[in-house]
Amino acid sequence: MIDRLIRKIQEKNNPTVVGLDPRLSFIPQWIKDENFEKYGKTPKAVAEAFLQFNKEIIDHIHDLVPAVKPQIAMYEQYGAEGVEAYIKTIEYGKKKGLVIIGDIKRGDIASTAEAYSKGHIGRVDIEGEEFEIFKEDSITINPYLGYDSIEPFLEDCRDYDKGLFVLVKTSNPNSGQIQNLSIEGKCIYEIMGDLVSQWGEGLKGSSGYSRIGAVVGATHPEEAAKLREIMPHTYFLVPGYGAQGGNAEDLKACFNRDGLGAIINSSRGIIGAHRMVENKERFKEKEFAMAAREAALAMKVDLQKVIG
Ligand SMILES: O=c1ccn([C@@H]2O[C@H](COP(=O)(O)O)[C@@H](O)[C@H]2O)c(=O)[nH]1
Repeated sequence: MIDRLIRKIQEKNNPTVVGLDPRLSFIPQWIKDENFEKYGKTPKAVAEAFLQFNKEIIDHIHDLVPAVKPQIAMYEQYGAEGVEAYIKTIEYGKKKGLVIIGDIKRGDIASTAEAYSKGHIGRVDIEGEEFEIFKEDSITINPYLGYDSIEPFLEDCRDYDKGLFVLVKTSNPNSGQIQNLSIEGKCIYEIMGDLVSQWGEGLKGSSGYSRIGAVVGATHPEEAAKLREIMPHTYFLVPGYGAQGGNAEDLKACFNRDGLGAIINSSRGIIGAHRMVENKERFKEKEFAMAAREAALAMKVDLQKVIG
């Protein structure tokens, strides 16, 4: 998976992942009206509207970016129909050649982690018949239960050539409350960086990067620089650019000298571009996906400043 992601990044000359975090307030009125008319003001209508919205965004960005990152929470809140829209979004993105990073942030004891892993990146077995359920290429996981909670995911990564991005230093303002606590001279995020690096050691692709990546927030460039040193063979998934205030300068530390090593996420900054004050006059509601394309292009140009 990691080699395929890198190949796509190089093909598109763009280390961007577009976050598919739809919210009702982002959905143009005509899409909402169409679906409310068919299904009433119900979770089914919202799920269908999300899918329609995502498909149009994907149609407008798939030639520009290597990957999309659907955020499962946005879909799950609408129950079974929301989850169905999440799965159908993944299927559509794959059909368009995109790498799918499912932002699911799972973490539990081993026996439960095994079920999460089988459902998302492995296979479920029904009396001898195997099924692939969610079909992401890679997922995010929360490592703070320790190695036994990670092991089932590592096995499926090995068996099915999938990937993980493990939370190491998150982008939120209070991430330091726990992640920057120091133990015997090392911060928790550094200790976690070491562990993730070790867990990924046996799972390197031909690129030399491991299938086991790390989530490192764009909003904490000093910590990112330390982690880059600790984890030279680990790919970073970097949220926090754009809507959370991270900028191109902050991202420098996330990349290796080879210009690889990081894929930068923007969700609201791209899929919500049509709602930005400066764009409201320039794009009609019908043109929301064109606004997203323009934002993705601007991000690509911005990132070139960092990786050259
Ligand atoms: O540390 C983290 C880990 C995950 N996220 C997720 O990334 C996107 C960010 O969305 P923006 O609209 O670009 O801010 C969202 O899905 C978060 O849950 C993160 O922000 N920070």
